[in-house]
Amino acid sequence: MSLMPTMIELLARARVDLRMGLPVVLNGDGVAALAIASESLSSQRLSDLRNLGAVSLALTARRAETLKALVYDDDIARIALPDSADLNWVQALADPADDLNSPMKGPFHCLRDGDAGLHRLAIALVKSARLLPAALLVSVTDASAFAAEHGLTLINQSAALPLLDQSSPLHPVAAARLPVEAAEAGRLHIFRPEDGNEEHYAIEIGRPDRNAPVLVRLHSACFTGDVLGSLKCDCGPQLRGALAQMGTEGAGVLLYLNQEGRGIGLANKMRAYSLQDQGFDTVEANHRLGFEDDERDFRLGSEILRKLGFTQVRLLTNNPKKITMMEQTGIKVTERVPLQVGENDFNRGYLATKASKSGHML
Ligand SMILES: Nc1nc2c(ncn2[C@@H]2O[C@H](COP(=O)(O)OP(=O)(O)OP(=O)(O)O)[C@@H](O)[C@H]2O)c(=O)[nH]1
Ligand SMILES: [Zn+2]
Repeated sequence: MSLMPTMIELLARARVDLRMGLPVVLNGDGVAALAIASESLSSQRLSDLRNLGAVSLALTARRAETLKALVYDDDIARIALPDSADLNWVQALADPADDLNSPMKGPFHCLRDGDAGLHRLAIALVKSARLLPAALLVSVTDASAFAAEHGLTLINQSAALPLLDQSSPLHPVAAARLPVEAAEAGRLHIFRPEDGNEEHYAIEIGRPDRNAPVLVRLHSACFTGDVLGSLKCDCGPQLRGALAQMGTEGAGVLLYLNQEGRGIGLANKMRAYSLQDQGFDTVEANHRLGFEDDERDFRLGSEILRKLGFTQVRLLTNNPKKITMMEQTGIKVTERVPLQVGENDFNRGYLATKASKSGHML
């Protein structure tokens, strides 16, 4: 018997550590580093890090593009922390909120020697913790000894990378009857991933035939649209429209994936909205924050469908990527059912950007 945590458990712990402003120890192939999220960094921890050696800042190439910092490692930029850099300097590089007021942040000393693997791992970790994609790193010699001495979480690069890249198995936790406005015959199922991340839901309307294509909506959480009735997007009307159609047909499944803000989390989505207030569109705002346009993992949707016994769907969507992903993960899309509802004066530009930049069908 071993009570040692598995790498999945250590990754869950690392996400909490990073959100709390604690460093984690990364162990690579012949290299090791201490990594801490820029967003939750304190002045004290910054000076502790400096005492250990030369500190570098890991950013995504997307963020580096806005900052005009040189990228030598495809998707990752590494910037040496100047002696004069304080907490504000780090946060201004990580967070674009003030970019327009102080556009000239460089010149930067961008690192090109050595391997960027641990920087890439640090970015993947802070992204999975739903923080801004920026982290500080400082080399350490013996990762295991350092982690043990300081009581820090130790993450092994080769074991962690495949786990961060794949979607975690989901397991049904509970289900119960839930009559809703759209249909009295509703049933809500809760699914919990093994990796300790957020749970996802399936609302089953009626008792759909498992041997025929089922009407499905793959919905991503949108607190602002779903709950508050925000006019900036079309999520609320899409959610209610999909349920109404399922109610009318007497059968369907709505998957509610907790991937708020196209997978960047609500805090980062509000940062994106703040950039949109400055004039950037929905895609540009994500890029300036250092994210890709869409950070969601739609594989979760296929897995839930399979767990519920479905293999064929009529998919309510305007997003071709959802169709491709379903097909790639073994769910047959027999029909695309358009879902165009809720256009208004506030979201017209957002919908046009999704059509022109993200390939949405009109
Ligand atoms: N980052 C970011 N996320 C947004 C913004 N507006 C809405 N969202 C999120 O975008 C997602 C919209 O989800 P969906 O309606 O499932 O996705 P879709 O890709 O538009 O596809 P279909 O509606 O199926 O055509 C939700 O997670 C929202 O929170 C935005 O401006 N920035
Ligand atoms: Zn929305």
